[in-house]
Amino acid sequence: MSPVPENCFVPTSEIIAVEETELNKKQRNIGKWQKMAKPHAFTVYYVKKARNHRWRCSDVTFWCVDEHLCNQWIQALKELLEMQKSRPKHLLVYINPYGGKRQGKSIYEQKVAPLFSLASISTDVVITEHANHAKDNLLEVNINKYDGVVCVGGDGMFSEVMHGLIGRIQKDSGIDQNNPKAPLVQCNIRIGIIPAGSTDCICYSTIGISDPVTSALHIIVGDCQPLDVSSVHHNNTFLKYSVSLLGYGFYGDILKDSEKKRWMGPMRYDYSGFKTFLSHHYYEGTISFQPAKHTLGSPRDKDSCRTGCYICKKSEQQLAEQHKECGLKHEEDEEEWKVIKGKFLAINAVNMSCACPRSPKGLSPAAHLADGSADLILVRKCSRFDFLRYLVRHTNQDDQFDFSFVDVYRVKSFQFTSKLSEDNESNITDIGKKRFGQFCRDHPACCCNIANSTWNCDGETLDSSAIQVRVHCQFVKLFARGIEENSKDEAVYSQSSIEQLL
Ligand SMILES: CCCCCCCCCCCCC/C=C/[C@@H](O)[C@H](COP(=O)(O)O)NC(=O)CCCCC
Ligand SMILES: Nc1ncnc2c1ncn2[C@@H]1O[C@H](COP(=O)(O)OP(=O)(O)O)[C@@H](O)[C@H]1O
Ligand SMILES: [Ca+2]
Repeated sequence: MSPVPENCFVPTSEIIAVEETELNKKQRNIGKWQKMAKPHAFTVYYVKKARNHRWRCSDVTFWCVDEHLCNQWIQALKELLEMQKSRPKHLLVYINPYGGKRQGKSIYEQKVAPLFSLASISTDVVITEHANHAKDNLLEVNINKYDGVVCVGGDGMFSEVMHGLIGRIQKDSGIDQNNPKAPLVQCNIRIGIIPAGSTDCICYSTIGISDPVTSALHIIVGDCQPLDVSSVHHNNTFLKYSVSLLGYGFYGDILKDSEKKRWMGPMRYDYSGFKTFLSHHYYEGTISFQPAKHTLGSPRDKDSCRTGCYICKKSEQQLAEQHKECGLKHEEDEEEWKVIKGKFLAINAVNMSCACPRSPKGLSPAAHLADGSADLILVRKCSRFDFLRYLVRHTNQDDQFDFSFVDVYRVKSFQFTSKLSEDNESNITDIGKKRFGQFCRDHPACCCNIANSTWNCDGETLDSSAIQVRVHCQFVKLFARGIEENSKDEAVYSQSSIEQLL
């Protein structure tokens, strides 16, 4: 048995497939194999880790003269693969053909489907025909026959699939999602994201790159990354779940404007971003929150959440203990609320860093994927120039929280009410306020906007500006492993490497 000359160490957990190789005449007539009557061979397809968290499918072919020995190797390696119990065998795939640059279908067919087939994963594929197609379909399909659900699209498409799955599970368990304090049932079926959208922040923040082949390989090897999910309510009405950004003011206004420019594709965000930046609107309101005392980290930490994160593991243990001790009891009501009134350019609540190609470190670089908390970032009224300085820091190494007009808190729940809705509630008959609600009567030239902004919830707008939000620790699971530290160097060492077998 003779491997290719170059050394190659591969953990069995990162072998994609093993196949007998048919050698053609040309191959048989090279090198020393020329002298052998009939060489036999098998090929091992494996994950090759490249720079910047990019994964590729590579292969190595092993040749041998003894057919029996060759078959034994194939058999042994296939048995090892069978032992990888976390790998999916049957997947349900939803493709949004209109997401991002409208390449979802070709990305799936050309880059992902061949890999799934190589890894013997069978699929049922649905190409969506309208918004909410995937969500509605998930409410009726037999999900038990699948080992996971894959969405091909952007954050909006992921959000749709997640809502379908969570909604389905709550419905099957008789849980009323409209009750903000309802003990929700966790979603254990994993979701895979093949990035083909405009921002792809959820994929980027959980894998470290927005790349369809890398994501497909994380699905094939059966990775599992829990994610915190925020539930958003208006009084006793359920509005949405959020995993990445819940943003009011700047990001809400960008989204609202950009929806009208969908034809521009991902560029719509640059156009609307620039426009919204120039408009420089701020919004008055009251934000109340409960600090996340259970989690070990802080939003100003220098270290980021990485694969096997200690802080997320601690939260997982706490969650398990909570479930053991008091079932699904809630202690949140008794804990202190901090109240902040003010004029804000942006209010951003993020359950993860929200890193994406536009901002590789994200809105909150030290936020954790699965610690049961969100980072609440309050950007108060400031000059346009200061706001620009703040934005630019999302793209370089400088600390974006080191400004007098920016505050950041790690929270487990929060509420927001705009001044406009407070005023309307307290004085509903004040006709003047209602009639001139769109303008600032005192300062016509200033940028204050008495109208409400909208919430941007993972790329979907919310109808209500007054919301109540609660973070649910590790509520859904992804086919991901978090961002690997120095992934390229670490990849080569493992107890269970093929090299040991050879
Ligand atoms: C002078 C240069 C300043 C650049 C600042 C850039 C900061 C970018 C931070 C982006 C955070 C993104 C958070 C994620 C939001 C997505 O959920 C949402 C929907 O995504 P998709 O469905 O894939 O379209 N995307 C947005 O809301 C767009 C934000 C655009 C920011 C310019
Ligand atoms: N076939 C379809 N036609 C129109 N909209 C769709 C379709 N399938 C999904 N959608 C909706 O498109 C929205 C945006 O999708 P997404 O894949 O996130 O693209 P983008 O990143 O460009 O916003 C999602 O909210 C989803 O509900
Ligand atoms: Ca979190």
